[in-house]
Amino acid sequence: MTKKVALVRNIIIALLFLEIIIFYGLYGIFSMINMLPFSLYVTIRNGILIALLFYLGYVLNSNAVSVAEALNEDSNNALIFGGVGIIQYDESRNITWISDLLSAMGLKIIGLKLLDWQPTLAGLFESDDIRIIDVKGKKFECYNSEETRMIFLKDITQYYSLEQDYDDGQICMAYITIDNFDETLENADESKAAQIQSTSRKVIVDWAYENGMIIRRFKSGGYMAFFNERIYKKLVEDKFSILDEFKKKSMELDEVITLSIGIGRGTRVLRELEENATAALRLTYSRGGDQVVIKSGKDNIRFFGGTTDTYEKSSKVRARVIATSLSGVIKRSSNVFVMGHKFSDLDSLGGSLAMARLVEAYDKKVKIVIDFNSLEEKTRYVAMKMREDDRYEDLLCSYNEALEMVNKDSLLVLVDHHKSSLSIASGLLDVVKNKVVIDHHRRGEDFIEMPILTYLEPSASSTVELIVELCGYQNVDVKFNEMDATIMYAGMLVDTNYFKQRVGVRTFQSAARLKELNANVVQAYELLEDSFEKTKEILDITKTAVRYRDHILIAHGEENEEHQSSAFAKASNQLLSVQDVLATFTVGRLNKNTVAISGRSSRDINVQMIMEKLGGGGHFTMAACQITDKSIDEVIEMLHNAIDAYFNERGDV
Ligand SMILES: Nc1ncnc2c1ncn2[C@@H]1O[C@H](COP(=O)(O)O[C@H]2[C@@H](O)[C@H](n3cnc4c(N)ncnc43)O[C@@H]2COP(=O)(O)O)[C@@H](O)[C@H]1O
Ligand SMILES: [Mn+2]
Repeated sequence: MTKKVALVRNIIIALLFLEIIIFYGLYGIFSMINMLPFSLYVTIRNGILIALLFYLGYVLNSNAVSVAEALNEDSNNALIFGGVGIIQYDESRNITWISDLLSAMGLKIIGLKLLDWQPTLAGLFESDDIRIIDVKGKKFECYNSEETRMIFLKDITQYYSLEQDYDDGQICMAYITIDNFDETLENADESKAAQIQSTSRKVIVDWAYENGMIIRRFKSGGYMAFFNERIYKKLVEDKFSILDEFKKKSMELDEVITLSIGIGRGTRVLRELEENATAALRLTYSRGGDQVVIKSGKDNIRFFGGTTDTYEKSSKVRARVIATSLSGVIKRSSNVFVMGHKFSDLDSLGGSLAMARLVEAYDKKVKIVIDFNSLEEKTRYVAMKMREDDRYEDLLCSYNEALEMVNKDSLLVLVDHHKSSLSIASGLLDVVKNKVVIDHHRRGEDFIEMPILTYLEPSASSTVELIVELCGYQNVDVKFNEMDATIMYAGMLVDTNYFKQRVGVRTFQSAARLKELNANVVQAYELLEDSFEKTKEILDITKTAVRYRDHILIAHGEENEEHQSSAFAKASNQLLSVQDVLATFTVGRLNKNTVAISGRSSRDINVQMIMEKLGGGGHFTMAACQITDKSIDEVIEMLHNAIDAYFNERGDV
């Protein structure tokens, strides 16, 4: 019974009572003896009416009877034939009646609470129109009529399994390539090379056959595979254990080869499938390989693996090719702007300086775009020194000054980042058509639009390392003064945590080159020294460190204290030298609205993947994120969840 009907009923009952009272009142007050029969008559009549009204309410309330009665045999048969069941419930959502279709299935649910029987139906009382539930192995689509307190259930078992079959039959495509394959073969003798080729091929092909895929080799160390969604789901369930299996075999061979797999799915257009697989494979490479990337549509990307850091490639061919293309691009440009990332650190500034000197070697006008309000503390000190020094006169410029110098042939070189949101002046990206990206970060989902040249080398320690190497492949002499070389050296120190992390042969080759160019190493270390106050600030943070899981330390700043992000980076760096610790995280407030996390790790834990779960990024062993409008405690909670999710995905609970 609706509330309105109940209200009307109650008013009528009240009026009927009032009438009885009035009659007895007249009889009592005026002692009108002849009013007695009338009063008795009104009492009996109104008593009957009130009883009738209560009964009507009961009937309306328990319209179970009326539904059951309303359904004659024909309509009941029609409902059964159409696979439609009905459940009726009362005000407290207790099941009061079920239709024949459901009774025939042997359901004994009358008297049960609807949501105890099927908790997922709760959605029907919130915002959902339709819910699909399982009842005794059948699938039912449910619709709720709250007005009549009835749930209508439509048997969609057949349709559902057809739909499932259709979805499971959709085609997926994968490119599977072996990282570091050619370089490994080049350095192996004939018999070892044969062993590497046959073992790697066997692992991949066996895996494909075991999973029912079609596989074909299309180049040395490169395969193409086709399979359906059913197989894809199995591979996801198995978390692509092929990555670990392959690594195990590679270790037995005493080699460092891993797999990169790009999967395209989610479309019936074969060309799009191939495009998705290609884009996914490219993303795998730029994130350092040893992982599976799945691209299902425009935005839908999933990652698996990535549990080893990028191996340094022994071939420098790519660097030479990029160096040549870069010189061509510079020569064709009228003038060049070099721009690092917001809150520039010494790698960003050092990399910008290196690139500016490379451009000058081609007698082209060059400017480093800088924002003095967006510099890390040490970098700010260095930038101020540069501003006062004649050798840097005319080299630095602001965003507004740059805008005045832009023309159609200008070139913009982005260093140490590839996301427009991280650029010192993202507005410049809109006005300069020709862009080059030189970065050592793993590629994230965001990437600036259509650069004419991209050099993304996640295996490099720093941007400085990359550009020093590129300078070595130019046909012209790139000149650096002592201060340039010292700033660049300091940039390498920052990004390698003083040559403790992410270092390879090429890192030391670039560092040695800077020494040849008269980098003042002692001064570079001094540039990074902290004041006593700063040291205490970082110590205050590190002393809050607590263990999380077995080998992780988490430290944090105070809620009411703001710090620079480098303070969190330094705290995490320091904690990483604690025995048995494989990863460290420092959480603290950057400003009123933003809490940041700096993560550091040895090669065993991928902090980039953990930070990506919180909207950040970085590298395997060095990553960070920024979260707005949360307290430090809330962010620590989010960090715990992200770490747990990372280990769950690795199957390491
Ligand atoms: N939101 C993000 N998305 C993607 N990637 C991100 C995001 N936020 C940060 N990152 C990248 O993560 C790594 C680690 O960043 P970090 O802040 O923990 O460390 C950088 C600097 O804060 C730190 N640093 C700067 N100056 C000093 C110094 N004087 N001493 C010690 N440490 C310092 O060094 C890190 C420099 O990293 P770089 O930008 O790669 O050169 C980082 O890659 C972020 O880009
Ligand atoms: Mn860097």
